[in-house]
Amino acid sequence: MASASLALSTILPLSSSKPRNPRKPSRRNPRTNFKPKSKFPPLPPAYRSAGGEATTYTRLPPKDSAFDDPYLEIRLHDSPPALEFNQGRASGGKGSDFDEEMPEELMGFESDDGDEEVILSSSFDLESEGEESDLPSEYEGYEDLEEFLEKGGDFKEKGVPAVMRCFDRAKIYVKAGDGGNGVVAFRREKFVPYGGPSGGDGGRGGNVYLEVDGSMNSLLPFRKTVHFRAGRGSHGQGKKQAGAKGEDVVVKVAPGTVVREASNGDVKGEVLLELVKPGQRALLLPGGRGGRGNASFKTGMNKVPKIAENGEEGAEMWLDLELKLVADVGIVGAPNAGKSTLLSAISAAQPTIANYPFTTLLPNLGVVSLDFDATMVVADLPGLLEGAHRGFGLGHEFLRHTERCSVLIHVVDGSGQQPEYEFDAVRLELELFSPELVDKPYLVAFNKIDLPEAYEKWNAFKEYLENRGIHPFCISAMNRQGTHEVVLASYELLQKQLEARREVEEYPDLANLNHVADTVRKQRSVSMSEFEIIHESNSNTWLVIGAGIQRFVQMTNWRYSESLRRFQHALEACGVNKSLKKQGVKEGDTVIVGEMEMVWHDANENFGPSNSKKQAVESEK
Ligand SMILES: Nc1nc2c(ncn2[C@@H]2O[C@H](COP(=O)(O)OP(=O)(O)OP(=O)(O)O)[C@@H](O)[C@H]2O)c(=O)[nH]1
Ligand SMILES: [Mg+2]
Repeated sequence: MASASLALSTILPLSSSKPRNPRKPSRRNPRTNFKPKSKFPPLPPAYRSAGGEATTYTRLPPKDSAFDDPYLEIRLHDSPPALEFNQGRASGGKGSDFDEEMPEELMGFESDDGDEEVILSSSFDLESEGEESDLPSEYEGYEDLEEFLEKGGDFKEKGVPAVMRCFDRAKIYVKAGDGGNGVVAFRREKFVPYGGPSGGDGGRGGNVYLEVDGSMNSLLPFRKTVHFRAGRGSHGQGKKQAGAKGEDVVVKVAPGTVVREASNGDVKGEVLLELVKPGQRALLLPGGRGGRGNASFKTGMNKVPKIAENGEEGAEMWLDLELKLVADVGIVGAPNAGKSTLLSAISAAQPTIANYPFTTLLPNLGVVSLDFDATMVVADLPGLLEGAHRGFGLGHEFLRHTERCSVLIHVVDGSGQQPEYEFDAVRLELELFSPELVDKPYLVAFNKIDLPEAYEKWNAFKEYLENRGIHPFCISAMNRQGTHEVVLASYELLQKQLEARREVEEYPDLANLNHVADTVRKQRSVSMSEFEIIHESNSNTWLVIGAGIQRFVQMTNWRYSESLRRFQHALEACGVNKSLKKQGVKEGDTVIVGEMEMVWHDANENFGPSNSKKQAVESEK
């Protein structure tokens, strides 16, 4: 005997139950280029280089103070002047013929004040005493950049060209298709009286798949398309015809894509999948189940059911995609060191090579063949500046591509001012990015040995490294001198690494690619009797939270009067009414289940006297 009932008052979508938009951009991003006021005089002629001459853009501290503590901030005030390009023009350094050499991507960087400007170096003085701070207005109130960073200063990701930002990261929205609705229909045929219920079930919603497309090498396509929705199932029809299945959606990603749940604020989401091999396909979200038509509700007790279900809503989520290139060997080094030249010398790849820093904005891949069956994939990465971990230059975000590399080739510009310091600064940046990177086997290639200024520095450099147990190679990438030795040595290192990895099985295959879909299914099949009740005493509202019961509400088609009865029955059967009464629900209180808002009525006169009201009052006391 029912002693209480919930009367339907309104059906409203609850704004509070809607997930927050996870795309809301995080305001805290420490990878920004500061815009220093140009207080340096133009570069002396010694720094202006042309043709094949090399330039060092790494600003280095006095040796002793800087490297005692690897995390010590590198002081920049002893540095030579900054290179600053204003409106595509070099205000120091290279002279006006620079604009002709600038690639399109470098033009038109957005700067904080909207001018077109790119800052290629970070040489502003944070330490200058007695001088006014050079920090831009956003950083007012902070002593210096360091304090600003510590207090979680607010950076905008500017200065990094969009193409670079979008190349290896993307945020996408995926939604599985909703199931089609079931229908109420009855068979009407001549000579067949009382034909019985014949409403068909709705079709299943389309699934969302992720598939590795071997021909893709970046996540750039996601710049244009962010939302991926699978089709909804068709509704059922009369004559017991079930609806058609919704169309699946297949999201193609590049090999090496790591899929995470979208980040929540600063916290990175959990890694869901690592998609490495071309052709791999993962079922990410299963489509919603089709609603049942009235034919499915026929029972011995109810032979003419006038009830049908809505289709189940398809699951939805935001994903963070991150591309980590799948290369065996990564070439790292300061800007303009000759990394791309080396790649072009050892492989058939044709990366852009030019005598200015940051020619390479996106990593290039090349295949190096030593023999018929001995090949390795080599990645040439953008140049790395000291201070990159704070966003100087292009930042060091792209270094994640080296995480999957087994071996690194560190190219040092031999014609630079201080190759040893350049070497140390880049190593430090690698370490700051990830200590694991520093542990990777690497070899050092001292480049541009064909230039006299490099040749002069070779012996000192060699000695400096040999004292630390490193045996550098000297090469001229441009003339292909010594490059073969570098290839052979890196191949040897690679083989050793691969063997070691085979033993340890460092990268276990994520065997079940469909585990996300399995989890979604599991969550959805939760029993209706697993729920939680939350009481908001100030508004006399009771929230009933439980995946099973919320799904039941969502699939209930309130157009049919029998639905309400079935729902009341379900609430009683799974113990919601009982728990509510136990917790002291009162006449007129609001009860919310999923998107349904109802008013509680203590007793129904038709069902005879009830003591529930008394109980409620007592419990309130
Ligand atoms: N003389 C000489 N010049 C070289 C050599 N290797 C590279 N260069 C020159 O150095 C300049 C920079 O070469 P890139 O290969 O673009 O340097 P990179 O390290 O890829 O530079 P970014 O991509 O900007 O970081 C170009 O003008 C090359 O011609 C070399 O062995 N000898
Ligand atoms: Mg390059």
